[in-house]
Amino acid sequence: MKDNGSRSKAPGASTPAVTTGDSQPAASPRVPKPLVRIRGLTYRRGSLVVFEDLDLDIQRGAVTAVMGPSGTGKTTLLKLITGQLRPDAGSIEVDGLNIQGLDKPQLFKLRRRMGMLFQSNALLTDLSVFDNVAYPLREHTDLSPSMLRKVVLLKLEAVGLRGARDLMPSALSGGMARRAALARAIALDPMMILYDEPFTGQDPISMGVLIALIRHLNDAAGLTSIVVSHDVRETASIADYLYVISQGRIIAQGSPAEVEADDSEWVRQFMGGLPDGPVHFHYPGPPLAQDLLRRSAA
Ligand SMILES: Nc1ncnc2c1ncn2[C@@H]1O[C@H](COP(=O)(O)OP(=O)(O)OP(=O)(O)O)[C@@H](O)[C@H]1O
Repeated sequence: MKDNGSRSKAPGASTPAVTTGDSQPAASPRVPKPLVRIRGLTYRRGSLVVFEDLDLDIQRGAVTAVMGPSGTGKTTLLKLITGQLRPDAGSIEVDGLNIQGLDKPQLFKLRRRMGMLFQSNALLTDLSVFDNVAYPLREHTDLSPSMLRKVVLLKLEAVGLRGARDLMPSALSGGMARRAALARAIALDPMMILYDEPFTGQDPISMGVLIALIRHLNDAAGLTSIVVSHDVRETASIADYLYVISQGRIIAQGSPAEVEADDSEWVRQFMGGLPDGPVHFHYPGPPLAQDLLRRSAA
């Protein structure tokens, strides 16, 4: 996919800036330092180049959505930001720390400040909702039992599940389980929360609840949120800034309105969910008529 040279704006900048899809506008004193700053990121899986020379910023206090077709590297990006994977080239700074330079204890300390709601974030099935949320607090803090109880109840209140605290995970609906996992993800008061496909498998009502919750938690708790999702419209509705990535590069970025207005064919196909376009519905092959008129059996 060639770069479409889409219009873009420095995330968090107060006035639009015109750049190519590859480059970031020069730092301005009015733009606060991003919480996550990625420069020249290259990451390969064997012979597959997942990212090549990628620059990307996540602004503090914002909800940033990362979108793109399946297999384009969205989950990989989150794993690189959390230090679960190491880049082949380039730098990833989180809150001013270059994560490649951190030793394991430093990395674990930093990770405790990042809440993660990954698709596979299963609740511990033998523990009640309360104990699932209490788990990271028991592991990583010295809170007294009465203080711990208060913190857990406040986290559960924030996701609307205080009344469900004694239920076991098997008694929760899919949406409730996702919210309980979210309460656990915010138990340690992270500076940032990373959502990987948070709406997968949710009915429209649960999805609406989760969407509102992501925005509300971000603003009420002063978080920074990164949301990776295929649900273009819903995610765009709560995002301050969008990145659309494809084949290792950013092909569009900006506010939802700016990306919506991007008239490149690729972005139109992706944002509109069109079955055909630059990303083809048909696997490459000869024309249908030619295939049908062929005499051979195969
Ligand atoms: N453990 C692995 N070993 C080899 N290749 C991998 C591995 N994990 C991911 N990949 C490859 O890296 C690329 C990016 O994968 P990734 O899961 O980050 O994409 P994604 O955009 O999150 O996809 P989806 O939207 O379907 O979840 C894909 O081509 C995938 O096949």
